Amino acid sequence: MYPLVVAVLPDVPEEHRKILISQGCIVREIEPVYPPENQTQFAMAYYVINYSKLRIWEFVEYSKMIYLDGDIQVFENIDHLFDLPDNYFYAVMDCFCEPTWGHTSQYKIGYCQQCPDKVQWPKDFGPKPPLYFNAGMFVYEPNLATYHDLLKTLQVTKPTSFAEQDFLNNYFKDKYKPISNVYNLVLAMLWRHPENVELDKVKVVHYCAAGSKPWRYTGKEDNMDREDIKMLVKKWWDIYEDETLDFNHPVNSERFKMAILESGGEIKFVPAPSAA
Ligand SMILES: O=c1ccn([C@@H]2O[C@H](COP(=O)(O)OP(=O)(O)O)[C@@H](O)[C@H]2O)c(=O)[nH]1
Ligand SMILES: OC[C@H]1O[C@H](O[C@@H]2[C@@H](O)[C@H](O)[C@@H](O)[C@H](O)[C@@H]2O)[C@H](O)[C@@H](O)[C@H]1O
Ligand SMILES: [Mn+2]
Repeated sequence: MYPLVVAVLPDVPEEHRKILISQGCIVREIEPVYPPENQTQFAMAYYVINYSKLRIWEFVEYSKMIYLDGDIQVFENIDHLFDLPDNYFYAVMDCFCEPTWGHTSQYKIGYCQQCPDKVQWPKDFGPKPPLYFNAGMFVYEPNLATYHDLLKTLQVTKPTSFAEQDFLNNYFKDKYKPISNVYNLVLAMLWRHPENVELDKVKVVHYCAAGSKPWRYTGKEDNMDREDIKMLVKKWWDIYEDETLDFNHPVNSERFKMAILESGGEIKFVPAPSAA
């Protein structure tokens, strides 16, 4: 049994924090992290706030964590990822085919790591880009030395269009190990690389495609009228509205007690006072 730690920026209202705590979450306030002064046009203007994700390396009361974006829903148990060997950075490979990648040479020549043989990487373009992960979900090990080095390195790194995702890809390029996309289905894969997706095996869905955020879904944006998108948005709402999944629902106190007994009476985490 693992805790759900929710990192909140200062703008998250007290009311929302109370709901998270009532659902059994451990709420940790983090301060924003900003990149050095820059003229970068981020793929999305708000990406500048996403560097704040780096604060989670400071959560050293946990030896290994699975990071999940707030627009990710876990539909099946993924606890086994905690048993992956230490000292690597595990994440799912991204796709370069969405217009958000329009500024990159990959996009311009139609190259994508999801189908590396479709368009050859031109020799005169230099080395093929290293495998690139989506930073919406990853398995990592909090560590203070890494944390301080990340912040120090950030201050001397020119920001680029995918903000902290580009930064993390560069920082962990020698430790990155791709894992199956069942652990982070980037929705664009459904129309860009359907041959790489087995939807009935997907455990984690990442609602990152434009217009796919379930809480503000209208169905109007490109691809949002697809049957699989409508099914996944409904799946999100079904979980959100299922009261039997509420932490304090009677059926769950039984489940929680059983889980503790099954794990030999010990819970695999002891929330220490905030390390911050
Ligand atoms: O104002 C914000 C914007 C983003 N985020 C966090 O940063 C993550 C990455 O942003 P987003 O998921 O919107 O990026 P996408 O995956 O859609 O590109 C979000 O999931 C949130 O967890 C946040 O805490 N506050
Ligand atoms: O700040 C950069 C963000 O970059 C990533 O989102 C992108 C990426 O997946 C593109 O490939 C998609 O085309 C795009 O839709 C999507 O928003 C991460 O999901 C997010 O956590 C965050 O790191
Ligand atoms: Mn996201």
